[in-house]
Amino acid sequence: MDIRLTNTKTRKKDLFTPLDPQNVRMYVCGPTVYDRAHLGNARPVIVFDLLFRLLRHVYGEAHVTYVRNFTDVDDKINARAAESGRSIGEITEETIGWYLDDMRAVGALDPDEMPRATRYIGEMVAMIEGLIESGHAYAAEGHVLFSVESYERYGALSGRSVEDMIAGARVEVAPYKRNPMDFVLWKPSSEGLPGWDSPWGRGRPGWHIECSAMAGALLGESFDIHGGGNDLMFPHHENEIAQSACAHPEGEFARVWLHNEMLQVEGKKMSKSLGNFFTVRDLLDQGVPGEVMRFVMLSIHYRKPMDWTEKKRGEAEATLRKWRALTEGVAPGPVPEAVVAALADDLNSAGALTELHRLAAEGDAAGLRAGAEIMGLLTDTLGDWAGGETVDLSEWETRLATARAQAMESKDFTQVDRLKSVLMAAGVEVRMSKDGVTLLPGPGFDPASLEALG
Ligand SMILES: Nc1ncnc2c1ncn2[C@@H]1O[C@H](COP(=O)(O)OP(=O)(O)OP(=O)(O)O)[C@@H](O)[C@H]1O
Ligand SMILES: [Zn+2]
Repeated sequence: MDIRLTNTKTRKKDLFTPLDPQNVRMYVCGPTVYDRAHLGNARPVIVFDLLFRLLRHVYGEAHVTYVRNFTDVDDKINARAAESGRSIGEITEETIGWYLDDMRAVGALDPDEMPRATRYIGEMVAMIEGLIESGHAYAAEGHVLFSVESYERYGALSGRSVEDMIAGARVEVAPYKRNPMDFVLWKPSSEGLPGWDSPWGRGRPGWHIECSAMAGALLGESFDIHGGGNDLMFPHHENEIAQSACAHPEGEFARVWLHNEMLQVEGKKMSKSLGNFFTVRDLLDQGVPGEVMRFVMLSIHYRKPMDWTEKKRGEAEATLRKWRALTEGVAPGPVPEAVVAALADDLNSAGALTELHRLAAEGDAAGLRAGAEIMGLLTDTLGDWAGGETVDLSEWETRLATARAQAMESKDFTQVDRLKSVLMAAGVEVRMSKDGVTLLPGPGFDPASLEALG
């Protein structure tokens, strides 16, 4: 099965050919851990989990290595610790636990490696020393800065000139910088802030070098895929490339760059700084199953901006209820080719869901189950969400079938019509054929109202 992916670096949908099909390697930028993940943060997790599942399907589970880091040293974490009076370790530990719980709740498999930046300080220091030696970085006033002029291809990923980037970004001007675009590899830590001894005094790493060092340590100088949200393209990913390319001139760093578009709220990126966010945990607490969040995310292509709406939630929930009812107790068959083909076409998850709808309409429960599972839907780990709310419709089926049999005799269909309208009002799809009566939870199915009717 050929996989095609839109590579930000080439701006084309390219055929994906791994460096080593025995070990396909992917790195995705993970969270800075000081707060609950908002729904926007779940988007890259779900998108790259889908790619992880597709790669495992195509190359074999043992032949894919997925690394997603935790940034556990950052000024935002320090600020949170200072304002809450809690220790940094306590905050990062707690946030990592929340993150894993919430991402598992939306059906994401754990990556193979989840490195924490603070455990790779040695690798970062070594990389920075090498960059200074080769003339790509310089130390000044306890800081070490990367010299963007030393790397000719700086800006190539986002296709912008250094001038454009300066104009578009909030560049911190500092007396110790030779060029305002130069960025920090290492900075001094004052008393009370996390710090490590280094050739430049006690300090801590800049954010960008963390990913370069962890990706290099775990995946090597050249690997296959690097992912993240498109908000990270500049400066974070440009800087990762500059550092890694200069530190390892023989390597390619990441060959394919994938960027997911943003989850938006009224046209703006959902973000902590804008305050226009709700967390995955908020939704879970409101009774929105993680699987429903996942379904909504997958209903839009990852390169398109999207919104979370109540309407999408309702439709996703109704579809999943229907599919869960259809596939209950059914073992998955072979994964339908059409589903894999849609996913292999630049992760066309919306197309894959259309295929699942088709399988459901055809009554191919084993195919539906297998196709859904490769997308991380209808899996057993996500199975309890319908929990207390599932209603056994078989009793209603019997009642309706009995009423119909009597009506055939008496030619009085009042009771049948009454039952039908009650069921339809509760959002149940009623199918009556000569072979019998089938009831399925339809869009807007409300089990509570049905129960109330007894
Ligand atoms: N609204 C969003 N939609 C999709 N992805 C997002 C959104 N906001 C952040 N991300 C992604 O979430 C991941 C974690 O990023 P990070 O922890 O830096 O969040 P963040 O950017 O600090 O969030 P915020 O912008 O709200 O402060 C990154 O891959 C980032 O691209
Ligand atoms: Zn990164």
